Amino acid sequence: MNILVVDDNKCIRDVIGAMVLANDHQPVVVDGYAAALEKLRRQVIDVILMDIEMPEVDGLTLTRMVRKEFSQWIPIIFLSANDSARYLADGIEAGGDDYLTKPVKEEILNAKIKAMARIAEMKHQLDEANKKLEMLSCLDPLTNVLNRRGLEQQLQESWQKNGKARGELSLLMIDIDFFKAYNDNYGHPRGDQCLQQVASVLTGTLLNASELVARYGGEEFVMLLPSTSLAQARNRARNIIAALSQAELVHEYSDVAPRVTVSIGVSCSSLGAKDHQVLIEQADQALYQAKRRGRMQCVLFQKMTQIW
Ligand SMILES: Nc1nc2c(ncn2[C@@H]2O[C@H](COP(=O)(O)OP(=O)(O)OP(=O)(O)O)[C@@H](O)[C@H]2O)c(=O)[nH]1
Repeated sequence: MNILVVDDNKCIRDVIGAMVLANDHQPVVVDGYAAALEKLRRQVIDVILMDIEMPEVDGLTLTRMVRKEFSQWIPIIFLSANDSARYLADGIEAGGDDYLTKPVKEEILNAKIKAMARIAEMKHQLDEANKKLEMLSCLDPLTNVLNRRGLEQQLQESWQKNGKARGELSLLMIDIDFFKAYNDNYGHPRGDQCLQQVASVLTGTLLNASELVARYGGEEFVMLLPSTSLAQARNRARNIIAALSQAELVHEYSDVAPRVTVSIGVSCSSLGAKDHQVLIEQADQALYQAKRRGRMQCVLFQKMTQIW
């Protein structure tokens, strides 16, 4: 483990550093707050051993600075010659985790480092599990693409990024045609399979990691296309219709073709949407037009021009 030792006294730094090394850890020794913050920004530190009485910035203030700047929790053990209860309480209040009085006994120091490292590891595992849960809560379990919640988060992010970059963000609302008839005639399990196949065809048309597919609802998908103009989005919609045609997913009960087809509504930030919700609404309105005009086609918002 990398143990950061912060103490303005060279003698104490050397002694503590030697103890850390003797217990098979790597000491990272610094003389004050500036060097400590610099090390924390540049390398992985597992535990901090910190003097309280230091010139310029004392240990309590430095602890507050560390807790404010670094979101990941790193255990902090104070080392102080002062053994008053007030000092200990102030240290914990500032964000420290334990307190040792100097001179420090090597065995005790090593045991405290071990205990803190154990808690830090448990915290790390918990954070990882939470991240995984958060990711799962954004995925549609049937198709494995993002669900509506995941889309909402990504869309918000992309909208903000796009605004800053003054780029064009396009969105396709994609709906399977006559899916009720598919379900009614082939049964729900095959309907589920069809949704998975359509999701896979859609995902196969993505061009880079910034683009994404999400399941918006029942048989409705959204494709988010950052850095894509309206004209480019129209071509992407055409490609999707062609890709599905090539996939030849049989649908004998559709009125438009003997295979699974989709209708697509296209919107783009260049058409004046004031926020990401409006971008969705515009694509939805365009989709409605595509359905009304006979399905298996895409329609651009505003101009409502049939292009397929
Ligand atoms: N198998 C399956 N079916 C679903 C799921 N979610 C929604 N559906 C079905 O999707 C169908 C949607 O039907 P409609 O909204 O009438 O749409 P449609 O028949 O595709 O008609 P158009 O969109 O106008 O072409 C309904 O039969 C729903 O039961 C799902 O998770 N699995």
